[in-house]
Amino acid sequence: MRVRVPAKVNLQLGVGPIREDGYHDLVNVFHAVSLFDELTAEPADGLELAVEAAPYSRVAIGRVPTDARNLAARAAVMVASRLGVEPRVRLRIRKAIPVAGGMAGGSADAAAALVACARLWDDRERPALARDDLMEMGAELGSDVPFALLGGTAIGVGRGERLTPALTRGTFHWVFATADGGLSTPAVYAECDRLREAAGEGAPRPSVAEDLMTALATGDAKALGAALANDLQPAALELRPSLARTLNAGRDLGAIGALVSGSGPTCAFLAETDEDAADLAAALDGAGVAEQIVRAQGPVPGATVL
Ligand SMILES: C[C@@](CO)(OP(=O)(O)O)[C@H](O)COP(=O)(O)OP(=O)(O)OC[C@H]1O[C@@H](n2ccc(N)nc2=O)[C@H](O)[C@@H]1O
Ligand SMILES: Nc1ncnc2c1ncn2[C@@H]1O[C@H](COP(=O)(O)OP(=O)(O)O)[C@@H](O)[C@H]1O
Repeated sequence: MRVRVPAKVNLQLGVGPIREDGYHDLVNVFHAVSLFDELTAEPADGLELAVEAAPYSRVAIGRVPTDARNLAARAAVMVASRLGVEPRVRLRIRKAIPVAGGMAGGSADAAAALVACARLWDDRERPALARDDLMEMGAELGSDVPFALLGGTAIGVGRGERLTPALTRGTFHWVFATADGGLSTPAVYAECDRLREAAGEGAPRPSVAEDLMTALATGDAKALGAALANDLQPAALELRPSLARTLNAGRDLGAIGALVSGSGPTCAFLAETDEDAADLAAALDGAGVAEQIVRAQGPVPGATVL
């Protein structure tokens, strides 16, 4: 069983008040892009897990846990327990999505493992697990996991796990600048709260940006670039000040939109055409402001069996 699963960039990340359970209420517009992890699952004597870097990628696989903490392993255990079988599976993850980069690589691997293990262990004639069951298990594993199953472009509310697909037209061309070392998602949310408190600002109730939705529906890349917004960006910049230089370099070199992806530290740049993206990627590479420059297009489908 081989499953391919995409990274995401957040086109709008509106962070609302902190809830009693410690999570923030969000308006999270997810967009899946063509930077993929691949997971294979095959029968084994017990639960085994191996992680390797995809060819040409510089992902820091040393920072990915290979024990029961790995989100893909947790997903496999969850599927097994739901089906009442033993989690006897060898999972191999080939990573291209940056680790702790704000592109939801761990969530992607969890989504891939849910799909692969359900296929491996479920009764082909009368499957016990429907798509909705996988979405529900995904939400339990992490706020971003349901989107990695769905893919495309979607609006997430609640913790980001309650999804509605968004209407889009055409293809958008992205350039991503990865950074050495990740940023911890809880630390970035905490810094966002701290900055708001220090400024004496309450948390706003986020709402979906209409200009963003129109840009997506009409396939207007320039308008999309202007509408990109991330409430976690000031916090990510506070924790990693060098990202300001990366963002400015991308803007100066012609990006029509620039923002930190989710909790960062990956920076995302939008270009108008594929050719513009190639030029921007080459120029950013030369500027030496990133660990690696990666091009990708969106939207693409979520976790897919190959
Ligand atoms: C910020 C975002 C944007 O899509 O992704 P990344 O940039 O990390 O990939 C997400 O909200 C991350 O989602 P995910 O990484 O699945 O988070 P979870 O495992 O559910 O939660 C990890 C921690 O993030 C914080 N968290 C997460 C989601 C949310 N709505 N409010 C929060 O405050 C909490 O501190 C929580 O304990
Ligand atoms: N399969 C996995 N791939 C990457 N990281 C994982 C995985 N499983 C658990 N983790 C842990 O989750 C943390 C966040 O990883 P990741 O999902 O890549 O980042 P982000 O939340 O910024 O998108 C990592 O630092 C790592 O400790």
